[in-house]
Amino acid sequence: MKIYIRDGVIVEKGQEDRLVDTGGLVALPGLVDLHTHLREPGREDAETVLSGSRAAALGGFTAVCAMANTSPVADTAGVVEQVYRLGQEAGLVDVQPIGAVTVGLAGERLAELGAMADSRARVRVFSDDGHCVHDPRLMRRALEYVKAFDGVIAQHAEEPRLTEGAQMHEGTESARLGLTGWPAVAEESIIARDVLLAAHVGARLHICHVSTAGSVEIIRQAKARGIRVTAEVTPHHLLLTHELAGSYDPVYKVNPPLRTERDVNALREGLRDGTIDIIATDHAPHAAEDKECEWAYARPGMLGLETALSIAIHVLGQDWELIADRMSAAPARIAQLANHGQPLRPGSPANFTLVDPAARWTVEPHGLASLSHNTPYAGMVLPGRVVHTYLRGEQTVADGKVTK
Ligand SMILES: NC(=O)N[C@@H](CC(=O)O)C(=O)O
Ligand SMILES: [Zn+2]
Ligand SMILES: [Zn+2]
Repeated sequence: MKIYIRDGVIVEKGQEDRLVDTGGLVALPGLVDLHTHLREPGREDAETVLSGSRAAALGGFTAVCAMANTSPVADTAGVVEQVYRLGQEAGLVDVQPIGAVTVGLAGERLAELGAMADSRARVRVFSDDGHCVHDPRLMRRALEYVKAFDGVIAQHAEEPRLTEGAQMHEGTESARLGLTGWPAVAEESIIARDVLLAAHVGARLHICHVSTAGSVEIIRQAKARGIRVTAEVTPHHLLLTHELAGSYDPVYKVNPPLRTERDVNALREGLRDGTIDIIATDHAPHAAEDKECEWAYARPGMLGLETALSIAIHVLGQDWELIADRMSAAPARIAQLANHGQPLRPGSPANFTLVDPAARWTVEPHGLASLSHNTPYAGMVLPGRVVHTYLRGEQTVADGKVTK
């Protein structure tokens, strides 16, 4: 297949100023991540906008949405504009800042949602991710506020009173290991409440990192009733299970926690039937001092950008149409990123990635572009490799190497 490009846009044959021959590679629209932690400002030792952009481009992404739990928190126009500008300067993927729902993620007062929406960063997705917006009145107000510009609240669904001191999934393994459990109902009760609030307000709700079979069922029913809810699942919740905590290796500590095989199967089924709209990485880099310590003290979270596509291929098979929808078109739609997630045809921005489906590679934590090394896939041999990535016709990855 040949892709004809002019001024960063895909054009008809004969109108191009450059030509990309895909050879034997699979061409996918540039992947879009709705849930990325870049750690800048504040923890540039763990990740920066530039290092995270490199990891994203290498993973086949052309756009990532940067979560607001930075330091300072992205709860003002000033901070989201700074993150946006750093992304443009890095020039490897479009970095779309997510704004905080509440000031300082403290869950007490609404942040300046309108000012962030009107800023140069044009924020449309708001989230207190890392924390749940657990006050129902505040959640209602936030939904009402973003409805005006068809924005969306992305909820980290975790009833805090049910997860105090929680270390892992509450079940057979937590009982065996003697660790405090994070019960499925802590997630499900918030999702159930929030789909009802979204229905009441008539606003858009997005559920971050869905991890349980019960959550899938609630979202399925809400969608059947016409409620405007979308949902994401992470690569790790599609593959890994709670027994891994038995190793006491904090690389497997994550929020929400790894669940059971039954949950994994329900998440896969939900992703296939569209109950779960997208795969989002929840790329959560952590410095060695915060991760290579005792389980109870380790921060939750794992890397995801450079391995997401391979895990998707591993879990879903080479179903390119499904992968393009769940990892590009649908997340771009949810985030209102009009220049991403478009099919590769004349008129679309030339944002795409070329993948060698036959290649296999071994995950090397220190071989990744991220400044942190907390990948749960170390030593695993994964299918599918990103060879080239293009952002608006400019090559960001060439022969598996980032160009900047
Ligand atoms: N997923 C995690 O375990 N951690 C995330 C926060 C979050 O996504 O809740 C982080 O910022 O490190
Ligand atoms: Zn979260
Ligand atoms: Zn997150």
